[in-house]
Amino acid sequence: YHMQVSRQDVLDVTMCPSQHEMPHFSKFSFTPRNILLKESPCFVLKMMQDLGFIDTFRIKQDILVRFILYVRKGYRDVPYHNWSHAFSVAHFAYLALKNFELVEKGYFTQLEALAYFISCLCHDIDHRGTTNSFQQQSNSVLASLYSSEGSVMERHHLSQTICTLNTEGCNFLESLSKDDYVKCLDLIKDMILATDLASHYKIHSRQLTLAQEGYDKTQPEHRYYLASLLMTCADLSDQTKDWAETKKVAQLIYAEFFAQGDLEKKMGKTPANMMDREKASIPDHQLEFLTQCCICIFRILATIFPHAKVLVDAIKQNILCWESSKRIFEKFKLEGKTSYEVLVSEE
Ligand SMILES: Cc1nc2ccc(C(=O)NCC(C)C)cc2n2c(-c3cc(OC(C)(C)C)ccc3Cl)nnc12
Ligand SMILES: [Mg+2]
Ligand SMILES: [Zn+2]
Repeated sequence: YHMQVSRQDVLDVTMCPSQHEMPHFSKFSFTPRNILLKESPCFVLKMMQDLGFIDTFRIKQDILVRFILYVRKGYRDVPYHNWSHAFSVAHFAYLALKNFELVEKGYFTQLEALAYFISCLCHDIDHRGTTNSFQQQSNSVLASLYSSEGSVMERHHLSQTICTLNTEGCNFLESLSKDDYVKCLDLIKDMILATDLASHYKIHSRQLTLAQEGYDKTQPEHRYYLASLLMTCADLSDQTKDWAETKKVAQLIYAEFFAQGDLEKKMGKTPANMMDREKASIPDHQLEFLTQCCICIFRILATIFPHAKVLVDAIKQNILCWESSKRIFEKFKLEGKTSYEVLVSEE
């Protein structure tokens, strides 16, 4: 359901601190989740201006602002997969474009850069806080729509993105040439579908070999895998920030996972351990996720972009913090506390 975005809403978006007052805004250590939510649409606009998209594609500001506000409205109030996740993922895209000089060095064309930034902003639109497998289990409407092709949620996020573009007064891409418009939507499709965990595992080994063989910008296959890798890195970028941030994000993720587990119990189903607030061991599960999934992805990124080494180091630091916090979790477990209670109480 789309409440109208008022003219005043569109005008309000032009007020937020300039980046000059926030010198570390374009550093990897910056934590976008600390930006005031009411100022976030304005920061999206500023990032797009700074990346040169407005000038290169002659984007009309009021149409772009309306699009951003509708995208924000398209996100639900769930613990993790909400607008602040979308904003932080888009901020990482901004950091990658600037710090790796993706366009300047020919890894991305300006159009691919625009598609990357917009895909990050829109990649989880209308997420319900439940996983793809939950869609199948619960025979949700989305499963009936998309389960034959897989990536159920991601296909829905893509469809919501297109619908938002087609909403009256929101299609800021209309100023693109016909070819660029078609190409941009094609890129957005590939990029949003790349954020499905399942499809990530399918292409992970291929990404590893091509990074080791030497990334070749002239090969379309290489460009596709780099775009997928950059989407996954952006989606996981919370894990490259400091420990305080990582702990806060874990609380949000498990609030969402356990809410799904509670729902599955009500449906008479047995949730996976990591979805069960009584059984989950958060430090162990996070260590597994960081060491088996997260750090591997950022290591591939660092083979292509040496600057990304700081991101791998940040994840290593968080792994150490989860290791040392394990003892605290074990101690409280003996006193009958669940690991979620420890996570949210631990200061
Ligand atoms: C801190 C952190 N822990 C996680 C622990 C487990 C899982 C998980 O999905 N386990 C599989 C089960 C559910 C079938 C994901 C986690 N996770 C993600 C994440 C990444 C995603 O997809 C990409 C980006 C492609 C990996 C998609 C969705 C999510 Cl929530 N983001 N942060 C996290
Ligand atoms: Mg997603
Ligand atoms: Zn996401």
